[in-house]
Amino acid sequence: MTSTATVRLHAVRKTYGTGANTVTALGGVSAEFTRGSFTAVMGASGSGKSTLLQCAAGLDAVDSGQITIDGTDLAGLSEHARTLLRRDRIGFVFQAYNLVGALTAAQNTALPLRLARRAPQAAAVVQALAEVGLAERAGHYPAQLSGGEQQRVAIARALITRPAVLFADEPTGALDSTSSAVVLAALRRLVDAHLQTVVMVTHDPVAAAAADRVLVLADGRLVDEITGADPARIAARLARGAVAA
Ligand SMILES: Nc1ncnc2c1ncn2[C@@H]1O[C@H](COP(=O)(O)OP(=O)(O)OP(=O)(O)O)[C@@H](O)[C@H]1O
Repeated sequence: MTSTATVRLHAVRKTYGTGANTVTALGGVSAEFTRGSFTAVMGASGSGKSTLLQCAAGLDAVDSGQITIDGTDLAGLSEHARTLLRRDRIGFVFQAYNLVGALTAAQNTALPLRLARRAPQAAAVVQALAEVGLAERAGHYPAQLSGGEQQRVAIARALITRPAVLFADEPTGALDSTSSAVVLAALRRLVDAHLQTVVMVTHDPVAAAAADRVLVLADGRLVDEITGADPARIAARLARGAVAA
């Protein structure tokens, strides 16, 4: 395998618990995520999707195998260096937007820079909000924004450090189909216009169809890879996998 990928996993194993209670969440997963690619990760509940994201983001230690972000091997880093890499090179969005209610969209977006003790440039904050189509909402508070708008602020907040990769764990899970479509379009645009690398866990074949390819996990292993797919085909392939598993 070459190491030109933004994110590379090689033979990653992750177990939880000990003895008879051991659960193999990832049973030897290898995958590459190249710059400017949009990958959806799907699979049944408990198949290891969130674990894959947490490990790839360095939030959870692996038992064995290798993870590199932008060519840097996570295992070779001190705890402090890993924290800095997570802060500066990795963006994360979750199903819950986790915005601070007392702060405006702009202030929420700037938060990671403030936490890193870097002075947020107003232009950079507006730029991040503009990339998700919310420049004119910079002064609004979360309570004044729809769910889809709040999630797009969360994406802008994840982008403010210009991360190498944006991990999204069910970013549309709490949204109706209209808001989901807007959030997915924003992610798609980040990939197409800014070559952002995006890895998104989702249960929704419609959301997965916004990606360039779909990786399917079953029992902690990659069992399928679908490209250029429409939602119906993704759903059919998933159903077939579930029957086969
Ligand atoms: N902290 C933990 N301690 C013990 N077992 C865990 C822990 N986190 C995850 N697991 C187990 O690891 C396996 C994979 O979990 P994971 O959350 O990655 O699955 P998932 O595909 O994201 O599921 P879902 O779609 O339900 O969110 C599951 O069997 C789960 O019970």
